Amino acid sequence: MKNSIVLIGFMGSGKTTFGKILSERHHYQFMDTDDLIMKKENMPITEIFKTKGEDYFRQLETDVLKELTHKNDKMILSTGGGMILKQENVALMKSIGTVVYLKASPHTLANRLKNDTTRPLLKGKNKFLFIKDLLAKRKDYYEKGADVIIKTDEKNIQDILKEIEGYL
Ligand SMILES: Nc1ncnc2c1ncn2[C@@H]1O[C@H](COP(=O)(O)OP(=O)(O)O)[C@@H](O)[C@H]1O
Ligand SMILES: O=C(O)C1=C[C@@H](OP(=O)(O)O)[C@@H](O)[C@H](O)C1
Ligand SMILES: [Mg+2]
Repeated sequence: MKNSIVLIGFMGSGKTTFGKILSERHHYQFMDTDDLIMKKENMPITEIFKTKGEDYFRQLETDVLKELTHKNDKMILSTGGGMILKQENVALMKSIGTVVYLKASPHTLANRLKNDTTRPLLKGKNKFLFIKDLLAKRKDYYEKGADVIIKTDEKNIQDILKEIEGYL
């Protein structure tokens, strides 16, 4: 029996990248909550934050997650980095599949996101310090929300893929 996987983790942990690769490789449906939100609102995430605010975005996250719980197909679901902040979302994610936390250090994350302009929370900040602070605040949410934790620092992409595949 195929198992759905829900990827959680901080911005830059690889949720979208690995979700796409795995779904293609294993013929699973691929869903990304940020993509679903952008389609719903017909604008990029940065624009939603700017014009409607973060609270509005967080409500959309819960809305799209609820809609996904009604799907019967097995899927790989990549979530936004803040999805774990609401207990309600964690329960919804667990009802969809095995929740896999892609863990990475602030140093690794800042390096991966050094040229990124698509994450509104990082805009105009010292990326390393901001990530270090926000990750410290969110650490327990990720660890408590996860069924499985996969460390991604100093591992190559193929090894990370293999580890996630162990839970399909
Ligand atoms: N394990 C990894 N090794 C190298 N680069 C990575 C890794 N995971 C993610 N990246 C890179 O980091 C950036 C952000 O990845 P992304 O999948 O969008 O993260 P998320 O969806 O978790 O925010 C992308 O450029 C991606 O190629
Ligand atoms: O961590 C967060 O609060 C966010 C993470 C982003 O998704 P990624 O984790 O895919 O970058 C996106 O949902 C939004 O910019 C907010
Ligand atoms: Mg993503």
